[in-house]
Amino acid sequence: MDNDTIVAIATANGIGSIAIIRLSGEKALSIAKTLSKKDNFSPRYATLTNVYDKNNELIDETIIIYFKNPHSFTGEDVVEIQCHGGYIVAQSILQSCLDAGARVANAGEFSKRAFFNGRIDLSEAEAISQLIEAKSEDAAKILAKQVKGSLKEFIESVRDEIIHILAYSEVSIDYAEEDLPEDLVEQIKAKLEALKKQLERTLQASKSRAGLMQGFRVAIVGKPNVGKSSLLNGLLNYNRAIVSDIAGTTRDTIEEQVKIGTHLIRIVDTAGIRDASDEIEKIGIQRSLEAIEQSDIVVSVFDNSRELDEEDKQIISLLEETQKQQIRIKNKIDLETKLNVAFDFDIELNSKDDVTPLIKKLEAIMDRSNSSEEIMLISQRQISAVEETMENIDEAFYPLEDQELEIFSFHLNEAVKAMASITRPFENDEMLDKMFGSFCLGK
Ligand SMILES: Nc1nc2c(c(=O)[nH]1)N(C=O)[C@@H](CNc1ccc(C(=O)N[C@@H](CCC(=O)O)C(=O)O)cc1)CN2
Ligand SMILES: Nc1nc2c(ncn2[C@@H]2O[C@H](COP(=O)(O)OP(=O)(O)OP(=O)(O)O)[C@@H](O)[C@H]2O)c(=O)[nH]1
Ligand SMILES: [K+]
Ligand SMILES: [Mg+2]
Repeated sequence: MDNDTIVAIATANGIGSIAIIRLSGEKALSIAKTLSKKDNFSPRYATLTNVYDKNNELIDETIIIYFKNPHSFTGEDVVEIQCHGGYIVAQSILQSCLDAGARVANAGEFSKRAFFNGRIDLSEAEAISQLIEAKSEDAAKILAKQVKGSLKEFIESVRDEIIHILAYSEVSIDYAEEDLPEDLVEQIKAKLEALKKQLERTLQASKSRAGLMQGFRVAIVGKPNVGKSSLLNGLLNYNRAIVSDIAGTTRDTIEEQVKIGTHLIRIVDTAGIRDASDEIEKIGIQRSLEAIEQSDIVVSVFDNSRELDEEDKQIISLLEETQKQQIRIKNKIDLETKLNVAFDFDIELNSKDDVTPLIKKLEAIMDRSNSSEEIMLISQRQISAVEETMENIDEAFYPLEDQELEIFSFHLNEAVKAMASITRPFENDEMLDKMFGSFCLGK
């Protein structure tokens, strides 16, 4: 790591009442002094002061807070300059910081420094990064706990348990001529089994809650003219998509974000699925199939005022193949019933009038996916690490049986390494660059 003093605008880009410029590194305090022409700043006091550019022109009246190392977010000297918001002032102050010797921070560089200075571990860093983009209140609650170390504690307890088991075997390798006693082998096996079960539970809970963390995707499908776009408009509460009595009105997929209950979800309205001869419509149908693939919840719509036909049947067989959560809707119930199907509908609607039943159902499905399991892995990186840990535990069983303790130790060591990579990896700069590189600027 270098000794540069880094600077970034930490607040969102756009019009807002205030903005924060954050500096970290050896020169942070001297830069604050230069910009403000003040002799000193008391650590952790908010100081109201003017800030000037290199030509001594007033930029803004600001509040500056100095955090003396190591008592700061990064562990280095940190200065925060709180100025008026908008596009110009914060940029001018940033430029003045550069003129005074700072350089622009890379994405995630503040968090990276906090990590290298031992202020946070990787699981906490990932939680900070995801908290900013949380897609539901439940997700935010889990992440807030992880920012304070809840995942770290779990990972470290698992790691310690493996190390404990490893110690038995290492002692035998180093000091004993004999094999491990049979009852000890059984005890170790039981412990490893229990660990595996616990990790498996964590993995399953994490995967089933992926929608909660990443935001649910909901696809609306059905044959042409059943009222899919009317449904989308109802969910959004404004006329986003064109609705008409012409079959094939929606040609492309339409994607919109909306808040339902405590969840921020993406809804995808698709072109009606049917056997199309029209080339453009064929592409639209392909997109509908993709939308189903990419969704967490599939809402299928059928027209109550028409008899079931071949196109409906095609859709039904398509839905039978998918493993996704589903909601089946009988639409246009204000019209005379002609639809005759074998399966039960989840909801009956008049999508032009009121889609509240669908909103309630979606909310129930999304809330349900928030299992009571406390521990949750929040990135593919963490999931892969746990999977690697489990594989190595698996591979440790046979050599343990056969009293090949060196091979047994090797696999448990690998398991410890994989586990540690979630919080504090032994090596691997490349992985760190990749991880912090995906952070927001200014984080
Ligand atoms: N203005 C501001 N708000 C912010 C942050 C920030 O960096 N600046 N944060 C950034 O993500 C979050 C808060 N997290 C923080 C964590 C530690 C320290 C810190 O300075 N810790 C020192 C001093 C502790 C103390 O004074 O009690 C330490 O732990 O030694 C600051 C912010 C959210 N709000
Ligand atoms: N009576 C009645 N008409 C409806 C209802 N929902 C939709 N419609 C009408 O059905 C027609 C088709 O609605 P759309 O929302 O465009 O249907 P769509 O499934 O998006 O159609 P495509 O995009 O062409 O596949 C329009 O004339 C709507 O006004 C309903 O609940 N009752
Ligand atoms: K239509
Ligand atoms: Mg449509």
